[in-house]
Amino acid sequence: MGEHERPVVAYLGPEASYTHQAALSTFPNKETTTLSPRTTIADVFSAVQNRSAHRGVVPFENSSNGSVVFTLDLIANLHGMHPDVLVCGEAYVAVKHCLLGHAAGIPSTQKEGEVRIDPQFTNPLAIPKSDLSRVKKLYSHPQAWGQCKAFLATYLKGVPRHDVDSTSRAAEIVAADKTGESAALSSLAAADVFGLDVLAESINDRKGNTTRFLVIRHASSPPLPSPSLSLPTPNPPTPWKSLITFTLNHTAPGSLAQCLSAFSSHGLSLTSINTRPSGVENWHYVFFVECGGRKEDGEGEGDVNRALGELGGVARTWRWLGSWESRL
Ligand SMILES: O=C(O)C(=O)Cc1ccccc1
Repeated sequence: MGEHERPVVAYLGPEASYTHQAALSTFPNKETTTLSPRTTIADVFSAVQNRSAHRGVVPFENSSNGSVVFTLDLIANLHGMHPDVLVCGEAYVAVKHCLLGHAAGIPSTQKEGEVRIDPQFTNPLAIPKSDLSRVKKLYSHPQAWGQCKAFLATYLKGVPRHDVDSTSRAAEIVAADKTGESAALSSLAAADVFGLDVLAESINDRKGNTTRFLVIRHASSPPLPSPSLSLPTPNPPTPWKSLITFTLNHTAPGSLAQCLSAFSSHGLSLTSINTRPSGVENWHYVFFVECGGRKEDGEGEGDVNRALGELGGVARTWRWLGSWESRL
């Protein structure tokens, strides 16, 4: 990127994805930033790794459905393609999924209380606005199915589901299928952008359904962008978070407990812990830990550096993957 070019922020597109909403809320200034859609989460990581983008925005975890495993694997660099990508921010977006498609012009005759609810699930919060009997194919990002279980089990039981790269890509595919047999789990914004009808609104199981997104940078790019590029720092300043991965010495009893106590012995509280298969040996894992606090620049400075020093003595391998201001 040339010195005077506008910084590019790559996000999981196309336009009207939830990740686009997260990118817009983090980088609201159109004059100073160019938002650039990418096809897959891996493409966003590659754009940051090869420095064709200054920042990237990717989905990380959902309040009702848990982690986005694609992102965990990429951030841990399990495939060796993104060794220099670090986290430098987060954003939370309220996710209200809609069923988008081509309305047949027949209003739904279904009334609340009339449908047979699958006893395995809670009652769906939404009822369809249109007749869904001609929907034969569903498209969405794999994260979305698990957030809309009750609606799907009640109104679209057995309809085949197709995983695609994002919820807005799902809307784009459905817009191209003029038979009217396809529908997408996607956002209200995507209905507008792709000219689709809203067949049902707010079909997620839980009212407060929220997704957390990460902002990523190249290790050589300064962690704090110029103030014109993103949101101003709140006053008083918010707390920081750090992300660390580590692997264990499997033969040493108590190895995991020792790794975790590296954080508590320096007064750092852990806010989340995740694991993914290491990809090296069966039943060996990469642990992802988020703790409060910020890694200071000087080695040995601050609690996070001191905890990492102790972790280095007990873990098989470890990596610090970034510190950023909490947006919670
Ligand atoms: O950003 C999107 O649209 C995605 O496809 C990822 C996603 C999926 C489900 C909820 C939030 C984000």
